[in-house]
Amino acid sequence: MIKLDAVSKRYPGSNLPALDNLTLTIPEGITVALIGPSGCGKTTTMRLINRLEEPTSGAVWLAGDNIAKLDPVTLRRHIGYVIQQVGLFPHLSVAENIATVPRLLGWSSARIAQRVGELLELVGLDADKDGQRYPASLSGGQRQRVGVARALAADPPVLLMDEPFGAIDPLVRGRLQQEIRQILMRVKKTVVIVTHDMDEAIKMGDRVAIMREGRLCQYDTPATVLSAPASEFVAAFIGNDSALKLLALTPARQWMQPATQAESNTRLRDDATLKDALVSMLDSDAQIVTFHDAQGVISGELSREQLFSFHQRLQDGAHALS
Ligand SMILES: Nc1ncnc2c1ncn2[C@@H]1O[C@H](COP(=O)(O)OP(=O)(O)OP(=O)(O)O)[C@@H](O)[C@H]1O
Repeated sequence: MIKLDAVSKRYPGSNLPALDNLTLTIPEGITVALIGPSGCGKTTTMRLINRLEEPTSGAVWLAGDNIAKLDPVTLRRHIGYVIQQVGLFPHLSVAENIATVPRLLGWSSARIAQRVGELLELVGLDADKDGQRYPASLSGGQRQRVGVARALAADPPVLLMDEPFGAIDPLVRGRLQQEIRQILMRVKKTVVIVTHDMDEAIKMGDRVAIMREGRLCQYDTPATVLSAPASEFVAAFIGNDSALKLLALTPARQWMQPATQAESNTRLRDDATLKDALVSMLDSDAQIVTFHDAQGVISGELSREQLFSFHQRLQDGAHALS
């Protein structure tokens, strides 16, 4: 667990505090997305957790320890850090980049080689071929995968990600976010991710922390933030398509009904979201979408009417679909 306890941060020469009495508790094993307008203190919050900055007042706790009492270098070895421009060493191969921290920790070559292989596979790269490549020959998305693998190398309990997808082509970004999210859920790390993008925050975060001028405006699950924004500011920040965003967060499996007909023209896997269902119904002008499992067995259906009624309820703010 990470706890920021009444933390304020004032940079020398600045009139306003970057953080103003911020208290935030991040339970173990979840991902929290920090979001808010430029200058609201997201990066400062993150840099306080790995002691790249020190609080002016208040304290940061990590697994029950006040981090001010820990050696910063040892602390950082327990915290993986992924940044926008990745910061891979250009003269080292992908495998050598990933091996940086294990090498510093004095692991044996055999253990390092095994770990590098596991991590390349985990992030969807080829252990033999891609391990030997150099950063300059990789795409932005591949570089970011290597950045994540490197941050996870020594299996740190905490991962900090500062706008990790900011430099990625928008076409690649959606898939990469989804894949990294799956990986983070699998490895069960405590993750703090800074982003400017509300879609990214709700896709990646188990909880979303919305900040403004160094303070916390709301700290909730994505579904609650979308369905019950705590203030006008949060509502404005989310934008006017919160109902659609909520549909995108909601698994169809949760709402589908027993199938009344053997088949419809519109079929989807039952791990689709309600937004997928809506899009495919509108695309094919269908009244019903049928869901099937991985084996192709029909598992349920949703009618256009049912879907629109959920959508309406969300738009009215009557319900969170969680
Ligand atoms: N090293 C520094 N010296 C002085 N002021 C700083 C320093 N770093 C940040 N600040 C100021 O502190 C405030 C918070 O900055 P921070 O980078 O934490 O915000 P942010 O929400 O991450 O912004 P962005 O989204 O633009 O990256 C801003 O007003 C910024 O100008």
